[in-house]
Amino acid sequence: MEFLKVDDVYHTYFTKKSAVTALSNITLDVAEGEFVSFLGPSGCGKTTLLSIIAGLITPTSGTAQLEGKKVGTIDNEIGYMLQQDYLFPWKTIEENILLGLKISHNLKKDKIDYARNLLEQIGLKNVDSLFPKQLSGGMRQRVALVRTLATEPKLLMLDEPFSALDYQTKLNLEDLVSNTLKAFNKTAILVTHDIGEAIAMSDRVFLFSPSPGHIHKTFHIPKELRELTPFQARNHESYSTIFQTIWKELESIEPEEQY
Ligand SMILES: Nc1ncnc2c1ncn2[C@@H]1O[C@H](COP(=O)(O)OP(=O)(O)OP(=O)(O)O)[C@@H](O)[C@H]1O
Repeated sequence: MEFLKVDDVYHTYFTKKSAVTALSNITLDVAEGEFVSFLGPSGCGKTTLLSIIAGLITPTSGTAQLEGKKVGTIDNEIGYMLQQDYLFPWKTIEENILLGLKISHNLKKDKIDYARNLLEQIGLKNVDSLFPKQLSGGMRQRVALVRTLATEPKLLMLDEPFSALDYQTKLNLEDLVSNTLKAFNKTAILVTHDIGEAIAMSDRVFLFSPSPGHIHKTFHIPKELRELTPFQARNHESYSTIFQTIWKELESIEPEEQY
C-alpha cells in the first residue's frame, strides 16, 4: 500500500460567473520517508493540490488517501512549514514550540521532552524563554520546524519555506531540514519555484504546467545526488545536467505563463 496516493484528481473552482479548472488528471503516489517537490509556474495548481492532500478541500472528482484512508480523517496527519514562520510574538519560544501539542491536548511529559530535545538538536540552546523578535529569520524558521515536528505529523508540507531568507541562511536551512527529516524518516512535499532547491532536496520532482494544472513531467533525482546533503548536491557534477534538463522543460511550458 502506498503511503500517499492521489488518484485521478480533477478540481474546478466555480464562481457565479465562471468555472476555472485548476487541476486535471492528477495521479501520483509518495512513499513513506520520501521527499518530493512540486515545481512549476504560478497558477498551475500546486496550492490547490496541497489543499486537497491536506483534506482542506474536496476535489471535484478523484481521491486522495494517506495510509489507505481518505485524507482529513486521521489524527496528526499534516504538519506545515510556510514562507512566514507564524510564530506568536507575545509567546516565548518554548510556548511557541508547544502550541501544537497544547491545541491538540497532547501536552504530556514525553511529548514536551521530545520538543525540547528537538530544539537542542536543531542547534537552538538557551532560547526557550526568549521571544521570536530576539531571534534571526533563520533561527525563527528553525523554531517553526520544531513546532511542526513536535506533533509528529505523518506528512510535512513545506510551502516555499526558505523563500524569504537570504541565500546563505537558505542553503544552511536546506541542509538542516533535509538532515532532520531524514533522521526522523519523515515524508515531505516541498512547493518551490527554485529548480535548484527542488533538485538538491528531493527524491523526485513533479513539474506542473498550467491551463489546466497537470503533471507535465516527473524527474527522478539520481542516487548520487540523493545520498548527499542539499549543499553538497548543488556542487556535484550531475546537478547541472539535471538542472539544464528541468530548465529546458520549464521553458517549453507556455512562455507567457512564466514567472
Ligand atoms: N478560490 C479560488 N477560486 C477560483 N479560482 C481559484 C481559486 N484558487 C485558485 N484558483 C485558480 O486555480 C488555478 C490554480 O491556482 P493555485 O493557487 O492552485 O496555483 P499555484 O500553482 O499554487 O500558484 P502559485 O505558484 O502562484 O501559488 C489558478 O488559475 C487560480 O486562479
